[in-house]
Parts: sequence; C-alpha cells; structure tokens
Amino acid sequence: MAGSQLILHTLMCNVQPVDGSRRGEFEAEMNRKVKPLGSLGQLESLAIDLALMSGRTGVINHAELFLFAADHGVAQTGVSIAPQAVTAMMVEQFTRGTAAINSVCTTTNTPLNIIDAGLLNTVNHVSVIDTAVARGTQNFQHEPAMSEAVALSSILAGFKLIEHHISKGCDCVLLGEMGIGNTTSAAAIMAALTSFYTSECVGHGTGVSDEVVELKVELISKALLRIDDISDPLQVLQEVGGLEIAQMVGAMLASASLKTPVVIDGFICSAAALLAVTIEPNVRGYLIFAHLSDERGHEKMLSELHAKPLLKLGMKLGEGTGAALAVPLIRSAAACLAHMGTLEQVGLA
Ligand SMILES: O=C(O)c1ccc[n+]([C@@H]2O[C@H](COP(=O)([O-])O)[C@@H](O)[C@H]2O)c1
Ligand SMILES: Cc1cc2nc[nH]c2cc1C
Repeated sequence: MAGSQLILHTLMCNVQPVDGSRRGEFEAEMNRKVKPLGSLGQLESLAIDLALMSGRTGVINHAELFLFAADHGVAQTGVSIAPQAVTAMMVEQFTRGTAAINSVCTTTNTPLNIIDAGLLNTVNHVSVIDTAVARGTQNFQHEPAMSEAVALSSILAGFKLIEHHISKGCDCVLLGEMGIGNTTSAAAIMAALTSFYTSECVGHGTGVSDEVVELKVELISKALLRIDDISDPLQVLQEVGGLEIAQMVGAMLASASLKTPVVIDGFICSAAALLAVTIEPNVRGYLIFAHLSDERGHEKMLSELHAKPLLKLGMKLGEGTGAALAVPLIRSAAACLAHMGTLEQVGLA
C-alpha cells in the first residue's frame, strides 16, 4: 500500500461506530423530562443522536463553522452563472464580513473559520487559513480533476485542521463550502456513487439555464466513463471531485474519530458526506443534516444517506449558511436533554 493510502487507512480505522445500544437509555431519559411525550418533535431525536455520538448528555458551547473554499477547473466550461474568479472574490467578502454567512454566523454566535482549500490565487488576509495542497483542480471535462496524491493529501489536510480545532475545544463541527462550478462536481459524485440517473443528480446551481443543465449532464456522463471502478470513492474524488470536497471528507473523518458531531450544509457538503460514508460507513453516525437545499438532487442524495434534514427554507446558497442556521436548534436540543427537570420531580410521573 502506498504511503498516503496507508495514512487514509489509518484515519478510517480510528472511526468507532456510534454505540446504538444506548439509544433506549437516552430515549427513556428524554421521556422522563417535564413535557408531554414526544412534544419536542425532531429536537428529541436530535438530542438523542447527539448523546449517542459522544456517549453522554451535555451542552454544546463551542460550535464552529469551517468554510472550505477552492477553485474548480470545470468552471472554465461555463457550468455556472459566475466566472471562476468569483470564488476568490467571495472569500474576500467573507474576510470583510459582508457575505450572507457572516450575518448568519454573527446572529447565531458562531465563529467562522475561512479555509483556503485550493484557491487558484490565495487571498492574503490574516483570517484565511491556508491548508491548500494544490491551486485549483484541472477541468474534469478533459482530464482527472486531481492526482491521487493531491486527493489523499487534501483529505489529510482537512483531517489535521479539524483534529487541531477539536483539541482546542470545538465541540461541534459545521461544514460549509465556496467554489464556483462545484454543483457540477457534487452531481458527478452523486451520479457515480448512487444508482440515480445523472439527470436526477444535476441541477441549476447558481441559476444556470436548462441548456447549461443539459451541458452539465453530458459532461458528467462522459467524465464518469473514464473511471474504471465507479464505486471506488477515491477514484471518484480524483476524477470529478474538488479540493474543498476532499478537505471536507477529511474533516468528517476527524470529527467522527473524535466522536464530535458534524453538521452538513447543502448539496455540495452532502456529496462530500457521501464520499466520506462510502470510505468509512461508521462516519454516518456522527453526521447531522442541517437543511434541504433547493438544488435538484439534494432530496434524493439525503434519501441515499438516510438523512432527515432539520430545516427546509428553500435555500441554495452554500457557504455553510444552512449549517450555521441550525446551530440554535442543535444547542437547544442538547441543552433540553442535559438540563430539563423530570415529570417525577413535579409529581406528574
Ligand atoms: O449548498 C447548496 O445546496 C448549493 C446549491 C447551489 C449552489 N451553491 C453554491 O453555489 C456555488 C456553486 O454553484 P455553481 O452553479 O457555480 O456550480 C458554490 O459556491 C456553492 O456554495 C450551493
Ligand atoms: C455571488 C455568489 C455568492 C455565492 N456564495 C456561494 N456561492 C456563491 C455564488 C455566487 C455567484
């Protein structure tokens, strides 16, 4: 086994499955709380899932958003309404506090980490964390998006970043992304790793026309023909993936191996989740799906992942906006299970 593949194997081995045998115990604890049975709805199952991940009940006080940005060679084929340069332009907005994600993070009290996971030209600003192992992907219409070495090193870079932040006290990892063209990459990953037709995986992204959606379907179908083993997540990542997607895969492996919940944003983050779960199925137990994006394909992608999203707001922005909006729900769910009194204490048991 080559050196970096060995590293990936080691990362996977550290992910312990969530101990589902304790579900009944946490459910019983929730049912004793001073409220009618089931009255907190989906917050109850969320609180129980969170307790199962760490193996205990407790509050979440240090959720942090990690916004991975990278450039995509496929953007040069005109698959987006925006030119490739908009990826870096938006990173500048993130540093200035003028993007949607800055407003959502401010109102939800969520620290924002801006990660350069592979911009063509790095944005020089103190608040940008540069973990890039390559500067943009190749255009996967014509050639593999990245080499195997770049894919594996990017996974490792995302892993190390999140491992570091969790060691410093982060207790809930929120993922977000920015990358012009990355709905094409995400749709290609979905088409490769699921049994859905490519046309069911491809959507309008930032708002392209039906003709451009057709172009996306065609170029994905052709690119997938190059892959010898369509079920191999590393080959898929290499051929049609993105550098921010690769780092998010590493981020999920790190969070799961440290029994820390990971909140998945929209369509592109979910494609990274599909890769991570295909690499290591035990990762699934640590994932929380924040919202149902309006991107066509997301509903089917979530069904493939057996996921029930917390929110449905018709959003399709990315940047981690859905994940950050879910923070008050996630913190409230954990706090209810940790702090509520019981029916017995008030004489109602
Ligand atoms: O999160 C989503 O579900 C989502 C859906 C559509 C678009 N986006 C964002 O829009 C960009 C990708 O769109 P596109 O059309 O350039 O492929 C990228 O920066 C994503 O953050 C995000
Ligand atoms: C303006 C703009 C902002 C974005 N944020 C995430 N993806 C985006 C795409 C565009 C085009």
